[in-house]
Amino acid sequence: MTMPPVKYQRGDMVMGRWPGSSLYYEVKVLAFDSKSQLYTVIYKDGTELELKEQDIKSTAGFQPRSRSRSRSPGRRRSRSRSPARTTRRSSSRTAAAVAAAAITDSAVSSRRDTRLKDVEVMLSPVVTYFWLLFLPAWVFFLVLQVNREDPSLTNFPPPLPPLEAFWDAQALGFVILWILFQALLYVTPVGKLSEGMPLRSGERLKYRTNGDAITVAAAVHQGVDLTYIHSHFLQLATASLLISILLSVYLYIRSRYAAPEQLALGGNSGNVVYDFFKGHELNPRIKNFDLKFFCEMRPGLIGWCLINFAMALAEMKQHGLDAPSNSMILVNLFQLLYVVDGLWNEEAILTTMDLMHDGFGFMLAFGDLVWVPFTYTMQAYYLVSHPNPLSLPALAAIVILKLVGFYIFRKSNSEKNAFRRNPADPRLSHLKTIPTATGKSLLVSGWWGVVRHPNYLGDLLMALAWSLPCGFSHLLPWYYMIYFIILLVHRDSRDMSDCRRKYGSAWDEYCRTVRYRIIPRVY
Ligand SMILES: NC(=O)C1=CN([C@@H]2O[C@H](COP(=O)(O)OP(=O)(O)OC[C@H]3O[C@@H](n4cnc5c(N)ncnc54)[C@H](OP(=O)(O)O)[C@@H]3O)[C@@H](O)[C@H]2O)C=CC1
Ligand SMILES: CC(C)=CCC[C@@H](C)[C@H]1CC=C2C3=C(CC[C@@]21C)[C@@]1(C)CC[C@H](O)C(C)(C)[C@@H]1CC3
Repeated sequence: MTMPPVKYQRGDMVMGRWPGSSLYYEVKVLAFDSKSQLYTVIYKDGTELELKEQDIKSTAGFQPRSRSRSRSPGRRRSRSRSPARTTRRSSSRTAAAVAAAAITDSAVSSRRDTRLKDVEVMLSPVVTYFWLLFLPAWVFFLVLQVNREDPSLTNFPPPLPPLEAFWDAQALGFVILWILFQALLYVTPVGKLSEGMPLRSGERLKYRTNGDAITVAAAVHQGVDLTYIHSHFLQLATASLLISILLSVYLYIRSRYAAPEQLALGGNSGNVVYDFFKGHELNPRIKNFDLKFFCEMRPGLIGWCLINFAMALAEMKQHGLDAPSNSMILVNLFQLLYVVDGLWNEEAILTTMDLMHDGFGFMLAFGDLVWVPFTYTMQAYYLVSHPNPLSLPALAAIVILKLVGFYIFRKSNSEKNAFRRNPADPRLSHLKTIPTATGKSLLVSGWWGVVRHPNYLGDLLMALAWSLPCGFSHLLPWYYMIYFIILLVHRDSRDMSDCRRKYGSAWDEYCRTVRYRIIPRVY
């Protein structure tokens, strides 16, 4: 069989489509691989990609659509309908970097998929089994340990209660009711419709963002003895775990039938356990009901506040108090502020990594329905049986810390969200930006010029303010702080490799200008 002639030759200057967009940039052909039928091309900013022939046009025959007024690609909008079939080439990257990068790449190619599969399968078996078992076990460990008179880690392990103690059908009923109640509120046609960020297919999904604090008030229904939540915490955690497992099984099965453009790039290794854990469908929806958005923003997040409130009532009951302790009030108010802010700015979540890139599988379902409500409430749970009175200066210092953290968190998140939604927003015109070859720009002054993740800095300061009211007698109430440092450092490095891959030399320039990742002059 004769091979078709190679259309473009080494050294040719042609127009290459940028992955995931309909924008073409001038590129130089470096090589052609007859096996994969891919051209290796280099963009002017030094980014090397592999493109299919259909994503290349000759400069002579190329008809620019309408020329953008601005020369900066950052002011242009990508309006892609179908993803470009491309692969980023990176000979110098290590296997680990390729793995991290590959899992959330926004460009697809058969060759890249093969590489992704190899990496996923390599990482999957042992590590995934470990996380699948460890994460639920850790939740139960925390719940059992924190309830002990002496919850210090030297007093490890907590006695294992009989298996029946984990199960209560009524608790399962309450969890189901709670989720249904939240679902009902979610489908209530109140609140504005927001558009998510463009998907690989170019489509923008609509989300109803009616984050209403009334939900919390409604749930905290008068006359209901909420201390049930404290006394049945273990059983409620088991019930939520069961629901998250069932949900993940459903998500795994439906992802096998989903159209390719609805899939995230991870969670497709062929290893059932890994894919079940990681999740493959990006935004699974039942009609307009977005399962990922709902789970991330509603039952667990609002449940977190409900549980905290129940802990305050349990503290009053246990110690015969007329009002909760100062420490308990601080923990409740601080975390309530965090959740209400999250709900209030619900649409900001549409530009976060989880919503934009990650598939919805066990990791997120469990994270949303079990991890958040049953481990983020550790401080309040701890305070019920381990009171820690606060002096007025200590209280004032903690409040100031929380407010500073909140200010940094909110301002930086809002700045990025506003910029991503409308880069031409006149309120942001004073900010310096770096254009990138993708058409998006990077903020290089304002909050995002201080460190590369100012939002993480604010979040960490707030986490510190949540643990301080519990004092220093035990490590357990500091668990969230420790976990959060690990989570954010990991997310930062994952985001770094994603952005380096997406933005090439523009990202390197950003990193040279903004040298620190999270804490100025420290990290
Ligand atoms: N309480 C909790 O358990 C958790 C809280 N969080 C919080 O959620 C929030 C969202 O976090 P997360 O999704 O991890 O990350 P970010 O909201 O920081 O999103 C990172 C993305 O922002 C964009 N970006 C990065 N730098 C710039 C820049 N200079 N200019 C413009 N855009 C830039 C890039 O996306 P692109 O360029 O593609 O738009 C990048 O991928 C944070 O406040 C975090 O603290 C997160 C995890 C857990
Ligand atoms: C170990 C394990 C199972 C990890 C799963 C991680 C998830 C618990 C978190 C991933 C990103 C999250 C975010 C929030 C909650 C925790 C998870 C789901 C968030 C909704 C909390 C409220 C904030 O205001 C937020 C909206 C910025 C935030 C978004 C990310």
